[in-house]
Amino acid sequence: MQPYLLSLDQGTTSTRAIIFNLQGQPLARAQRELKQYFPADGWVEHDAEEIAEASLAVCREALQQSGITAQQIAAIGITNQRETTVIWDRKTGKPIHRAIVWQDRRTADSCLKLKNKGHEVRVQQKTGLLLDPYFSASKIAWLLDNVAGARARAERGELAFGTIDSWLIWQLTGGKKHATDATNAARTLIFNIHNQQWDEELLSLFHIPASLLPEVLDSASDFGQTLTKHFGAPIQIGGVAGDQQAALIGQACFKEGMVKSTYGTGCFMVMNTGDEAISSTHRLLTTVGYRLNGKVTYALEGSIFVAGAAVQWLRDGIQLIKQAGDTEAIAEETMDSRGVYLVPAFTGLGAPYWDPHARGAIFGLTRDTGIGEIVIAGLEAVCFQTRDLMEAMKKDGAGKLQTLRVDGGMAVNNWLMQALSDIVGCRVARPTVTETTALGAAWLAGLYVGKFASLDAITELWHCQREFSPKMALDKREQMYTGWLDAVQRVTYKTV
Ligand SMILES: Nc1ncnc2c1ncn2[C@@H]1O[C@H](COP(=O)(O)OP(=O)(O)O)[C@@H](O)[C@H]1O
Ligand SMILES: O=P(O)(O)OC[C@H](O)CO
Repeated sequence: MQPYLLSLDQGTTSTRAIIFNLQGQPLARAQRELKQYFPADGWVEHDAEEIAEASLAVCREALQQSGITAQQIAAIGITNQRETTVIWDRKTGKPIHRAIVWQDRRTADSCLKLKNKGHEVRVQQKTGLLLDPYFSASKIAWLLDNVAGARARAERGELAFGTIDSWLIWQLTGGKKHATDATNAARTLIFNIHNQQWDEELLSLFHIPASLLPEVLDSASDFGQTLTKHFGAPIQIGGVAGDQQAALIGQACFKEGMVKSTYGTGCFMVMNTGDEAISSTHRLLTTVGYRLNGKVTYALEGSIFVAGAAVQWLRDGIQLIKQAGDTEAIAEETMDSRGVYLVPAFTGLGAPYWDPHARGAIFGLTRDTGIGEIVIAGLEAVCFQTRDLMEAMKKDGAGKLQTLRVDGGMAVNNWLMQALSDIVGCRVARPTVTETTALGAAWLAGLYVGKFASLDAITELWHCQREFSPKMALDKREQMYTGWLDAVQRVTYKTV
C-alpha cells in the first residue's frame, strides 16, 4: 500500500518538501531558505549544488518528521522556479557556473539586439514568449560565451543544460535521466509550443548546440527512480511541472477559461485556454498549461515580478513594518490609501508593460500621509497589477472573469483578498490548501502511478476555504484604477 505522494517544490527563495495523502491533505512539511547571489546590478544567481543538497535534505526531513517511509510513497512530483538556467558536466555532474535566475537581467542587451533585428515576431509565433532576458535561451548563450571553454565542451557533447527540474531529476536519479516536462521546456525560448519540439531555427538564433538539451516528456511521465541511497528505497519520479503550471493544476483549473493567480515573491496569473494556443496581442505569454498523454492544454499567462517582494521591501528596505503579516492589521486600521500609489517597478515592469528600465516610485504624498497609507498602497499595487493582467486577457478575447482562484504566501491576507476582489471586480476564491504549487506536482505524480483515474477525480478534491465578493462602488473602483494607470505612465521609460 502506497498511500502518500511526496512533492518537492524548489522555489526562488526556498526549497520545500510536502507529503500529501491521496485526498490532497498536507501531512508533513520541511523547508530551507535559499541563498541569493547578486554579483552585479541586475544579476541574480543561485548555487545549483546548494539547491540539490537542500532538496534532498527537505525530502528526508519531511519523511522523518512524518514517520512515513520511502516504500509508502507512491511517487514524487517535482515543481520548480522556471527559466532559471543550469549547465553541468555530464561526467562529473558538477555545474560549470552558478545558476542564472529568471529575474537576472544581464542579457537585456543581447535580447534587445535580436529584437532590433526584427526576430521577436518569429520567436513569439513559435514559443508564445517575448524576446526578454526572463527566459532561458539568452542565459544559456551567456554561459557558453562567458565560462572558459564552455562552448567547445558543449560542442563536444560534454555538457548538459537544464531548468531546475532537469537538474534535480539528474541529481536524484544519479544522472540516469536527462529530462524535463513540456511546461518547463515551454519557458526556454527554444521550444516550439505548437509541434512540441526543440526548434532548430531558434537554437541557431541563440547559438545553442542541441547536444545540451534534455528529453521533453509529458508532465505525468516516467522521470526515473531516485537512487536507493537518497531515501532508503527508490521512489518513482512521476510528475514534473513549472511552479505556475503546477499551481494551475493544484487549483484544479482544468476547464477552459478558469484562472488562478499565485501571490508569492512575484505574481503569476494563468488562464487555461484549452486546446488553443491563443496568441496574445497584449503582451501576455502563451504557454503550456500541462501536457498529459501527449495532449497539450495551453494557457495564457501574465507575470508580475514584484508582489510579495514589495511587502518584503516595506519590511526590510524601508522598515515600515516588522513582519509581512502586519500589513493586514495596518490596512484594516488605516482603511484607505488616500490617493497614495506605490509602483513597485524595482526591477522594471513585467506584463503587460515589459519595461526593464522602469523604476519604482511612490506618488500622491501629502503632509498627513503615514505608514498606513504607504502599506495600503503596497498591497493595492498587487491588486492593480492583477487588474492590468485581467484587462489584457479580456482584450485577448477571454470572456469576463467570474472567479479568480488565489494562492501563495500573500493569499492569507484577508484585507488584501477583499481589496483584490473590489479592484478586479470579480469573486476571489481561496482554497483550503494554499500550497497549490506543491499539490499540483503531487497530483501529477499520482496521475502517473494511477492513483487518480482522471482530472475529474482531482477536481473533486478542490475545496474553497473562503470566497470574497466585490463590495466597492463601481465609480470608486474605476477612479482608483485610473489613478494607478497614471502612476504607471509616470514611471514607464518606454511604453510598448
Ligand atoms: N500576511 C501577509 N500579507 C502580505 N504579504 C505576505 C503575507 N505573508 C507573506 N507575505 C508575502 O508573501 C511572500 C511569500 O510567499 P511565498 O508564496 O512563500 O513566496 P515564494 O514562493 O515566491 O518564495 C513574501 O514576499 C511575503 O512578503
Ligand atoms: O519561485 P517563484 O514562486 O517565485 O516562481 C518563479 C517563477 O516560476 C518564475 O517564472
